[in-house]
Amino acid sequence: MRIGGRLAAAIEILEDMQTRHRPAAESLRDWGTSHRFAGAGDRAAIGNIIYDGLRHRAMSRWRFGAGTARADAYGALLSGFGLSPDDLAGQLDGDRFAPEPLTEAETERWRQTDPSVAPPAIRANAPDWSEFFFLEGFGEDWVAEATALAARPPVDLRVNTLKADVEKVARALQKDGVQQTTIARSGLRIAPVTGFGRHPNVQATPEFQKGWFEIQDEGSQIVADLIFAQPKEQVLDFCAGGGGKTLALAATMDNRGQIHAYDADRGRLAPIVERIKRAGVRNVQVHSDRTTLTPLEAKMDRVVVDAPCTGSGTWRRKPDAKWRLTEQQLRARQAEQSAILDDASAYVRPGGYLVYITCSMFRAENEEQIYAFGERHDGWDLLSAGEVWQDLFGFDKPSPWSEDLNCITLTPAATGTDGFFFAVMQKLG
Ligand SMILES: C[S@@+](CC[C@H](N)C(=O)[O-])C[C@H]1O[C@@H](n2cnc3c(N)ncnc32)[C@H](O)[C@@H]1O
Repeated sequence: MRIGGRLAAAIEILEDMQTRHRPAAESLRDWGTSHRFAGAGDRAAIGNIIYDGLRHRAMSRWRFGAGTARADAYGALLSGFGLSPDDLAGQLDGDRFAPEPLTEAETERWRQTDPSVAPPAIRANAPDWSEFFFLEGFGEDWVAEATALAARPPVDLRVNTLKADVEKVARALQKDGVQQTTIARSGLRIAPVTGFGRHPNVQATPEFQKGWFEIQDEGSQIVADLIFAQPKEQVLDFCAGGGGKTLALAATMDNRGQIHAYDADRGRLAPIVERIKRAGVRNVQVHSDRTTLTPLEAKMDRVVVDAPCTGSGTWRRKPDAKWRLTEQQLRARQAEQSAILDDASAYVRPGGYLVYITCSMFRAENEEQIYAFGERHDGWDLLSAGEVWQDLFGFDKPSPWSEDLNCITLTPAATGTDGFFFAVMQKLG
């Protein structure tokens, strides 16, 4: 397919998403099923237009003065791919599969609008309602922080130190352009692609099949490291999901001690069994029934709450989620988070630790949850995650946001990772 056919397909899929309120991956998959002639390269290229269209949606729609899929898709090629209107017109010329070309009025409007004078939420490519929540955490830096969430993400790998080391995996994947991550100690990174580029499918490699590495954002690797779980400890991963943090913890604990992996949703927990096997993990016990946790009450050295959240820290990877999210959903997540923190705290032994993690960049889901927990419960000390950071990663690496060295927030702009929040409290006793 040439660029015109790819652009037309992207517009069709973006329209489907808009009218049927569907996630990008679902609309893209259905389009692939009904257009079997399109190869993997074409589907990836169409995906790039769609995802860039969603990343830059607010600015594209503002510049074209139209809330349409066409504005999103053309905006992707002009902002995300960096083509000029003339370049683009030249590439579409004579392509019978191309959509209607930009009119003179559209091209003129695009040229005349100055992105630097757009309202803050437009420059940030963020929903209007989110401005208040970003401002609470980042003050006048909020536009820069939200703008970094509209960039293309890298692919990060966590080397599974139970089976391999960084050098070994880096050698095996040399042709895929892996580089050591800046902060995470066992991480490798494949840089974001440009234009119609496609990341290599590293999950199809024999090294992945052998369990030498996992796909895991560098921020997720860092927070798993900050949990500071020690060999021989008893750890409860209370929101284990598919086990991303669980597997990282097993590696830092060197397969010793015991990790109890629980999630309220059996479906989300299901893949963990296969992943544990592939990674050579031997110290994880999976719990899909909360009642089996009763004997663990007040016994755990560490309890990890990787809480359900808005996921605003992952908007680089899931830009459709950014436009689906509402303030009401954020409020619903907050209620769940405080209930889960209360429930999970019951498993911490006196002197043990309660760790709270989100992949949100909103203070309302982060510091505010920690301070509210402190108001509801006596006998807990908020510890300095910033000091643990300095011990683990030193002083010469990019630093996370922190008001007082206690709670810390990683962000694409500050640490080059997805957005993650991390805090740890100790139960007195
Ligand atoms: C951010 S995800 C966890 C991701 C996972 N820890 C990882 O690293 O891959 C949050 C998880 O919390 C789970 N969850 C939601 N409500 C819960 C509850 N009341 N108790 C335990 N888990 C819950 C969800 O099913 C979801 O899998």
